[in-house]
Amino acid sequence: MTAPTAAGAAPGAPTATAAAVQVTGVGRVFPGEGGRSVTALEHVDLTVGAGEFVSLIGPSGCGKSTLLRLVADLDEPTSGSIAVFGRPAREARLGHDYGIAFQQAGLLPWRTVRANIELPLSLHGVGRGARRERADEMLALVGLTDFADHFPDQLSGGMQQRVAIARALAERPSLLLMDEPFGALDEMTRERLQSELVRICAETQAAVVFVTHSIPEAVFLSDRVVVMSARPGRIAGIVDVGLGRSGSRDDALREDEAYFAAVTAVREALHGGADGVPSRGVETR
Ligand SMILES: Nc1ncnc2c1ncn2[C@@H]1O[C@H](COP(=O)(O)OP(=O)(O)OP(=O)(O)O)[C@@H](O)[C@H]1O
Repeated sequence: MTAPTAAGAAPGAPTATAAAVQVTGVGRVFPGEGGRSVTALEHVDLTVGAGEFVSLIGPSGCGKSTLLRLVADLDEPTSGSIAVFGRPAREARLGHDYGIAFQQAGLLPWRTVRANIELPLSLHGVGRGARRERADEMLALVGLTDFADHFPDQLSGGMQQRVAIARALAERPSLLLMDEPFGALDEMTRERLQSELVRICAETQAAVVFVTHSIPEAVFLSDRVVVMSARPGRIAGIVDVGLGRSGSRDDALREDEAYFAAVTAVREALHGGADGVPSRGVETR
């Protein structure tokens, strides 16, 4: 899928001027046992610009996944509204404006790795040759060329997650929604995929909303890091990472003083100060 353009856009189609994601006054209350409800999100306002990389970080249970699911139209807010490229989340989902890679890889067990990656392309009428070519590129990108004809249950959890990432990226979506996609990977693979992700995003101009528990990961990847507070989830602060466009970043950045300074800024925003006590569910290494 290409970046949205205003020229010749069909009515209701995404426009170049609209933010990738606009969250306005969103709340989500889940009904709980014995009539006790759970307020997962409260008064959340967030704008993600076209092409911007934004991470969500915060203590376990603060509503990061809930917010991502609302943007993906996998759930509905109790209050407020969500627009994706200027149109309601439902329309954006039906218009395939975004790719998703969530914690559970969500692969179809009866399809091979290659067929899983090709699935969104075939659903959108991409021809066989072009599908194959793109799947080959994606397989190489995630280091699974030799596993193209395997089935998901023949792969490790980390490998399955890499297939899910390849599938989400196959269409070069204008928006990627990612919920801890690298959480199950070993550190070396994780860093390699982080670098690949920033490169791909620069290449495709995709905006990304990325949920993670890792402060360094959030800093390496993001233009801005959104820090959420413990339940009910609210935005406690937003750190402008200030390390240049995320697409121009490479591994040398991980040794850079500006990078360490940004990691410290996010850590302090998470703890509401420099007391250095990690919140539950947040990795500081
Ligand atoms: N379908 C649901 N029904 C009831 N409660 C829910 C549901 N989904 C989420 N919650 C509750 O909403 C709160 C936020 O959950 P969510 O999964 O969004 O948090 P999170 O920040 O992504 O957590 P983690 O970092 O542990 O993955 C939690 O208290 C959770 O129990």
